[in-house]
Amino acid sequence: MRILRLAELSANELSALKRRAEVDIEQALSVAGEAIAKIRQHGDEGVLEYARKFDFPGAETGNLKVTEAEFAFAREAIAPELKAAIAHACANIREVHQRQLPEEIQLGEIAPGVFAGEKVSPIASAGLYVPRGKGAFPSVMLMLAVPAVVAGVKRIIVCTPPGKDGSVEPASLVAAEMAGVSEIYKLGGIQAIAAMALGTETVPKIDKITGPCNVYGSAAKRLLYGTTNVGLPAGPSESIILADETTDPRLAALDLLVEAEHGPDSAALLVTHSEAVGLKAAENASEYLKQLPEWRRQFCSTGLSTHGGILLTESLQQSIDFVNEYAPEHMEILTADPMSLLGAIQHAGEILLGPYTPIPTANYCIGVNAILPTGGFARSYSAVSVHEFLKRASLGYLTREGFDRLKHTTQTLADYEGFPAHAMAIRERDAWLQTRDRAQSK
Ligand SMILES: NC(=O)c1ccc[n+]([C@@H]2O[C@H](COP(=O)([O-])OP(=O)(O)OC[C@H]3O[C@@H](n4cnc5c(N)ncnc54)[C@H](O)[C@@H]3O)[C@@H](O)[C@H]2O)c1
Ligand SMILES: N[C@H](CO)Cc1c[nH]c[nH+]1
Ligand SMILES: [Zn+2]
Repeated sequence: MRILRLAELSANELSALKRRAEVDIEQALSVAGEAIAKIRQHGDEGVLEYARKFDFPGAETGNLKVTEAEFAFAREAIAPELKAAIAHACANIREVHQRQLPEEIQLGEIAPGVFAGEKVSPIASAGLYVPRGKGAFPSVMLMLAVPAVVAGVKRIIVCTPPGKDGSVEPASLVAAEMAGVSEIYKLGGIQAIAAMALGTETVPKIDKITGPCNVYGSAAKRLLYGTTNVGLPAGPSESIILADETTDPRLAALDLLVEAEHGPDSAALLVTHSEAVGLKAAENASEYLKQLPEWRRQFCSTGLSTHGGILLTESLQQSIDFVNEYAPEHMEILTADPMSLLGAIQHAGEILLGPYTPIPTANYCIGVNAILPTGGFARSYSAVSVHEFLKRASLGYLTREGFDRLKHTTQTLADYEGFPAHAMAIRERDAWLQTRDRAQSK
């Protein structure tokens, strides 16, 4: 467990800390570029080559799509308690995202005769990427499928990596069905992203792909930016636990390990100006680590000694300033009065308040979305929500009074910018209206 003192970090050390995992996307870009070129040229055959190589040796065009029999098997394969948990989480996620829905039409009079607003509509098709490499993610299935369905997207497909035998994780299938999504393809990584972005004989070309993925999927998204909308940058998991001298170090230690266990590239930090709490939490974390299985303990130990750890600051304000610079994917406020700090937190994908709101409750079932921007992108991207699957058209309406009110300004700006047809559309229309008025007044 690294213990860092913010005041003692060099500029390079600080920027390395904020850069998180050196996501070696460069290495992945070459394999992604090759795969995308093949899939662009050969469609399904290109997809199958990479699907067989990296996931499912028996992949064929005929078995890429999950069948009704596989859904039926999944329903029976999972324990009633797990099914009930997925249903409970799904209900809360649906409730939260339904509350996010905006009015379809908003039009207001901003000046006499001048009406302005917007028209909200769902995107036509969405491709949801549900990862499977280092974990099973029925929760991610819910976090992507529920808002897409609530938004009213007509065509929703899912790509998720299968096992070597071509099977798809059953709880994720049950979650998809509960969310209202049934078109699921057994594809992961680059081949999944490329198939959805480009379209093949089997996989439809999709208007927007969204969902967290590893460095390979991320490389494909980067190369296919512009071919389709590749959604928010959701990469390796990361978190900041913000503590003060009142924080129970055991809770801080427990919650520090949560996101650390996702992978060796996860970044989990405890940020506090209380050296006593920080050092005690480090001790507690070492004890709690012993309760994890070896592979998850390894993930935590690697991440907490390279990208994460305990960061000691000199004041609560300095801790808050660091949070805003770092812009974590997840953050917990475990200080004496979390609500009082809410206004000060400007950049985070998710803000959880107090000792009864540990990150896993939001990962799974508070109902807020857990697919969040990583890598500092919480400075400019939002958590997934119903808005991820909606778009807004500007809406304008002028009465004759409104036209008369705006015609001079419109023409002046068109003339200045050198757009004569823009100006002519106003000038000639105005002459036509004046002529019509005179004719009608006789
Ligand atoms: N930001 C979020 O909201 C969020 C949510 C959940 C998970 N995550 C993160 O998403 C990531 C998911 O990554 P993952 O690996 O578990 O699953 P993944 O599905 O992204 O990656 C597995 C795929 O990688 C491909 N692959 C593996 N090795 C390859 C190679 N050598 N060359 C080319 N392709 C290869 C395979 O096709 C496989 O299907 C994790 O880092 C996790 O922490 C983030
Ligand atoms: N913490 C992950 C996002 O970084 C979400 C998740 C799903 N399951 C467990 N955790
Ligand atoms: Zn998590």
